[in-house]
Amino acid sequence: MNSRVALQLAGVDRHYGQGDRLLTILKGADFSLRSGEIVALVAPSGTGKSTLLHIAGLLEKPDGGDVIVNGHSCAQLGDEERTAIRRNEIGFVYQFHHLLPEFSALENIMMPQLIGGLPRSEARERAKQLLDYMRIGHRADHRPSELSGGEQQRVAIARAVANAPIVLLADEPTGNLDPETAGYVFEALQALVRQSGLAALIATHNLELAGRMDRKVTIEDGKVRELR
Ligand SMILES: Nc1ncnc2c1ncn2[C@@H]1O[C@H](COP(=O)(O)OP(=O)(O)OP(=O)(O)O)[C@@H](O)[C@H]1O
Repeated sequence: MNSRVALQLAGVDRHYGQGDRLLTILKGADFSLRSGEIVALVAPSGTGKSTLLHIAGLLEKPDGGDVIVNGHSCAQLGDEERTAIRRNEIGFVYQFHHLLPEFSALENIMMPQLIGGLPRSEARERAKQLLDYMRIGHRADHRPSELSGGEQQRVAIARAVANAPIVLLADEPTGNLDPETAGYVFEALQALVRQSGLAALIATHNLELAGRMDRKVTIEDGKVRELR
């Protein structure tokens, strides 16, 4: 594969607590994610999937090592620069949609684009396209509470890619959905990744979905390991 590396973790350390309560989660963890690939992160509960995603998404700082996003080394950057890279290059999807309840589906997707400085008309147009692409164009004016779980997650995915990031990180995006709904939400996500050339890392407990991704990795002894 000769696509470019969109995201790299280099020698990442992360621990919580100290003394006899020291918990080492990541220790010299290396990982690369290339544009156009979807990678499953599969590991038992409590091994550090969310920690790894938060570090990769610049939501949390590692104790050591570097996160390189689209060629930008982030180890020495301040909070403002990290926030700018996160906004421009990274999309994040959570297990629970985290949509803003008082805004419509369309407005939720417009929001990151408006924050990024895009004119309202352009943000609206792209939000509409994304909703259509996710096959929920007819729900544009509905608020999150008026949508089903699968529809809410499709809006959350559309919002995550609204700013055309190069990396999509998802923490159990189908974790609270029934298997059939999980399947079609995953298909929508997969189609979006294929169409846009995004790089996606998706934590999941769903082994059937993990098996449909390009490769699988796990966390073992604080390191990221390839699963066969
Ligand atoms: N802020 C924190 N302070 C102390 N310990 C923490 C903190 N955040 C996470 N941990 C611990 O680090 C470990 C890894 O947590 P993390 O949430 O990354 O695991 P996970 O693999 O995503 O788990 P799950 O599949 O259950 O969501 C857990 O044992 C957790 O208790």
